[in-house]
Amino acid sequence: MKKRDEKMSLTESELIKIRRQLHQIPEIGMLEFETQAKLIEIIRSMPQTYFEIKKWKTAILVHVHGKQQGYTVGYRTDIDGLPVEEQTGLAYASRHKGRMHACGHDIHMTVALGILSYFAENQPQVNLTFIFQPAEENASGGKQLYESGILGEWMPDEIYAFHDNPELPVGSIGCRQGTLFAGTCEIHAKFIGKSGHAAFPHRANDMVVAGAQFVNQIQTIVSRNVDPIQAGVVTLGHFSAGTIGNVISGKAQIDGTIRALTQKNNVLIQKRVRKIADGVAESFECKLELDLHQGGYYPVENNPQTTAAFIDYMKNTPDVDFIETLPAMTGEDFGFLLSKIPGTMFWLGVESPYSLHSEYFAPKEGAIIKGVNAMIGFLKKRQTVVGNK
Ligand SMILES: CC(=O)N[C@@H](CCC[C@H](N)C(=O)O)C(=O)O
Repeated sequence: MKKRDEKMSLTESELIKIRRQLHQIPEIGMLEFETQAKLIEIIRSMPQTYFEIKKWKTAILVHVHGKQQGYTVGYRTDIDGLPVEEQTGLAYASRHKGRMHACGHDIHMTVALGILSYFAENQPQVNLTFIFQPAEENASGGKQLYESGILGEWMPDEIYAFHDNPELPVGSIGCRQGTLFAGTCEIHAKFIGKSGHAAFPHRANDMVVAGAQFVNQIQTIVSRNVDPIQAGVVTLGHFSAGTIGNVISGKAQIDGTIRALTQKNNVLIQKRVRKIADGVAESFECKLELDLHQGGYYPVENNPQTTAAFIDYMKNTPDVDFIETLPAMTGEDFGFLLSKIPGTMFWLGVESPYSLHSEYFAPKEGAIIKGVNAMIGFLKKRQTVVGNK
């Protein structure tokens, strides 16, 4: 790696070593205890002249005191893994059975540590708050952390975060004005009828048939209710009912997710899902337990000012390959933080033939140093602007 004029504590090879250590210990959201301990160990190994640390549940906050007070720039990484059994065959594959960093949060954490290590050595102009946030995948960790009040005096005035992107070239930065990611909402539907013998359907209340109606009718929402110029997704990824062919099932459990690029459309789709589920329950004379859970997964809406500054920097920096991207139907609870604090989310290209959440997902590690350098450069430039406000 090229030597900088200023001091930089973590080198590219150290960062890759850290990423591999984090990759081996993926944990489900709100249970990231080993990850938190590892992160604390690495953060404590940096010079602590300028920063303070706070813990909240499995989260870590690091506040770097700037040369001048009065403005704080935030940087957020998520730290949780997924319930996926890794199949990459990598020497440093997950040591936690049935758990994997299949969404690349190990890369996110490592880039955050790289940026922090630089500002631990080189005091920033304005304050920086680094947020190592739990449960991006499952429990709106960002929303929970924000609502806990733990940020207190360290509350950022503006905030940045990225997600890795296997479809973009390694180290490239993708971003756009407006909506980057969809708002999501989890669907959990349980239809409860009456089980019975396959030969006597009239004495039972078959929930395979009721559930199948729900699955089919749901398909009309995007085609019939959402404005075709806009976009929406309703995916039901899980349907379980029954045990064997000659027993009528008295229960069907169906789970899925809603995706829309505006909150208005997300709410519209939620209303239609509820109406259809109620209608199926009514017509099949069965019970329905329906949970539509959005949590903090609002659309990720980039702020016009911070995003203009971000895109301008990335476009005009020779070392950065900047790509203007389209919105994506992935979700992120950073959408919640962006609904409270102006800021920008972007993609970091990690070039992998396998998608996010795949058991074969293997991001290219060359992206780490590119992400670290791009963000250090941007934050240094940004501080000269916001420091003069
Ligand atoms: C980046 C990414 O893959 N995020 C997840 C967020 C999940 C939100 C929530 N649990 C849901 O399923 O609605 C995604 O699946 O897009």
